[in-house]
Amino acid sequence: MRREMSRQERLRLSGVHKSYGRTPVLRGVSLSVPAGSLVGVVGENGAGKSTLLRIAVGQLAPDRGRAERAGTLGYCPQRVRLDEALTVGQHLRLFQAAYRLPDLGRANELLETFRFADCRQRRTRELSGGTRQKLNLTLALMHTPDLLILDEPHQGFDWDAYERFWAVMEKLRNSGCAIVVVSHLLHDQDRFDTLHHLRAGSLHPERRAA
Ligand SMILES: Nc1ncnc2c1ncn2[C@@H]1O[C@H](COP(=O)(O)OP(=O)(O)OP(=O)(O)O)[C@@H](O)[C@H]1O
Repeated sequence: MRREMSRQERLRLSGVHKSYGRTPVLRGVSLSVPAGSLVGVVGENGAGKSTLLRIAVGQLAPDRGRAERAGTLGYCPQRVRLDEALTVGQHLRLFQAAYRLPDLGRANELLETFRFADCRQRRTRELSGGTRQKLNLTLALMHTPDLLILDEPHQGFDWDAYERFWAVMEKLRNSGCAIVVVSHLLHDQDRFDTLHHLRAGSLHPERRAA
């Protein structure tokens, strides 16, 4: 019998399978992410990390198994999907409407934190790779979601932006947000409460919180 999600859980993956054509990528992945936790997923190129996250956010359907979520969702995909013709400010207003936010208070705070408030009037096609990624991240965070799913969220960041990113993550986790981060960086691994390695289509716990 299927167990209901507990009140603490924000994400639960149960026995998730996914193949592309005849090639199996995920072979029974299960993961539970409670509120107030910071979970890392690592794995080699092509291991299926992005596939797993796309199933977790509901963008892709699993062949078998379930993905359940609770609360509001923020998702930062691996490839930045911005409208090249719009400015940073226009993106913020578009997402403000989509999220039905009364104001841009939190978004403005994030622009200051990631030090790109001076780019507000610039069109996205003129932005550097790191700044585009800061906008991508801001769009995922500006509604203060209950569950945050991030696919290599700090690609292109300089060291200062990288440190600021982790400070924001810690603050969010401490305020009850459930966070899943896919990362390639070895030195990220101590930042997580729990770390999972995606290998041969399933998740292997590497470390548990003390
Ligand atoms: N839409 C698709 N159609 C067919 N095959 C796909 C599709 N998307 C991904 N794949 C394949 O599935 C496998 C897993 O891809 P995925 O992008 O999930 O891996 P990843 O672990 O995120 O890789 P990376 O670390 O390089 O970002 C790869 O072999 C990839 O080529």
